[in-house]
Amino acid sequence: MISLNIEKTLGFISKENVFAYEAQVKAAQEALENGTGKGNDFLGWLHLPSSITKEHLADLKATAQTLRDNCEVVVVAGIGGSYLGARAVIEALSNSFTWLQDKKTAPVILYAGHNIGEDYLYELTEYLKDKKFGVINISKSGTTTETALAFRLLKKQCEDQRGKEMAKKVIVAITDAKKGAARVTADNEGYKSFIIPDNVGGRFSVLTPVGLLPIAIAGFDIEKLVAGAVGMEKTCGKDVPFAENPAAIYAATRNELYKNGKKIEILVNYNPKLHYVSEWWKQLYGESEGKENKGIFPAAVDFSTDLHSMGQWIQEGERTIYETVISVEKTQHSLQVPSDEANLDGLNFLAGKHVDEVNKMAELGTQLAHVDGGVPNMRIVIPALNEESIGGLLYFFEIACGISGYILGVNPFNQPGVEAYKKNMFALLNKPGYEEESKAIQARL
Ligand SMILES: O=P(O)(O)OC[C@H]1O[C@H](O)[C@H](O)[C@@H](O)[C@@H]1O
Repeated sequence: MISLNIEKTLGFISKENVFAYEAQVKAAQEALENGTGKGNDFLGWLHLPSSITKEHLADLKATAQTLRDNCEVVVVAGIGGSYLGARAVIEALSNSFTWLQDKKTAPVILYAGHNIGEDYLYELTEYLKDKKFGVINISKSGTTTETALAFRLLKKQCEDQRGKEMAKKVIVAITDAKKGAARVTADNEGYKSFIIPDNVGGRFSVLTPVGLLPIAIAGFDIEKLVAGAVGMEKTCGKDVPFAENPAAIYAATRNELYKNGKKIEILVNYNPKLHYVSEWWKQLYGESEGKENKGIFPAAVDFSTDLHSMGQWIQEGERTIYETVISVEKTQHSLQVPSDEANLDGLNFLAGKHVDEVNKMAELGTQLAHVDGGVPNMRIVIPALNEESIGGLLYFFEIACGISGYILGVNPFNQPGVEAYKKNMFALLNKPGYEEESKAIQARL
């Protein structure tokens, strides 16, 4: 369960005006349910959690086991929605130093295909030279350049190092049922493959094999993750009254803040393990709402780290921001501040306190300071960093995003703007079929 508190936005906007969105929220929920809104061919995520079968999870777990049995390292090749969800969950649930531990209980998960860094790819392939590694090639379109390029390198290396037969066992494809180069390669090579449903867009695909397979390989309980999302599907269902539906309130509040000049939402965490949840959230909201020259700009900070860098701007910069804080109620481990006889650092007033008590006071103190500085604050509380909470949080953000996008009046399920850079890049690289564009772009240089 998660809870949402908007009290600290109410000095800036009124509760009355937030609740005035009730009818718009209802209309958005109905458009989502009935498939009558913009982008209605991409609503497969809406009831995805409750439609996941035991058989599907068993199939994923069996494949995960094959990779766990045969690999020290698994490289997840994907970009955007084809990697951020897996990384968000894995980093939220993993020990922060897992790759440095000698005794590993699961393969180390590494990522590729999310950049075109020559040094990054060189160093990755160097590291993998003496490793038993596997690859998950994830791409909905099956044609994304970044991912395809990394996969070309990794496939060859895996086959060279481990032989064709073993490579076939430890390379898995997650892609479209029929279209795209990744599908053709998987079918030709005989890789185990999973399908990304047509009606689930990349940024909403974390609960498909795109997220579930890497998460299972990393050793986390995908049944509990899905159960958390199923719970949230109910909590945020269309028939839950507006005042009790956290997704409805979140969507309404952010739209009201936006209307009042708050153009930037900063997602705040107080736990470094949530960094990639923020990255996932940025794609979800950025690609869904940033179009037709409108949309809140989704930004993120990790506190208290960034209080020592971005804290100044947030406290006293242009007043066009608001914050949404993700607060984790309970830590997984316990660590108390020791007492020190000399007390040279003057920290004995903290002796005996749990580190998290200090963190929570940093959180509270920051919230009050930022509100005083003119920054409306929302607070989302999750019980702990475990599968259930994270599964719930991800679905909460998805459903709220669908509602929020419809309130804004855009199609939250397309991303036409992403194509512009690709077209130029292909023209500059003289990709066959881009002859006209190549000529035109050369003339501009
Ligand atoms: O899964 P893929 O087809 O490779 O796409 C990966 C990502 O890149 C695209 O350009 C889109 O902007 C994203 O929405 C998508 O998640």
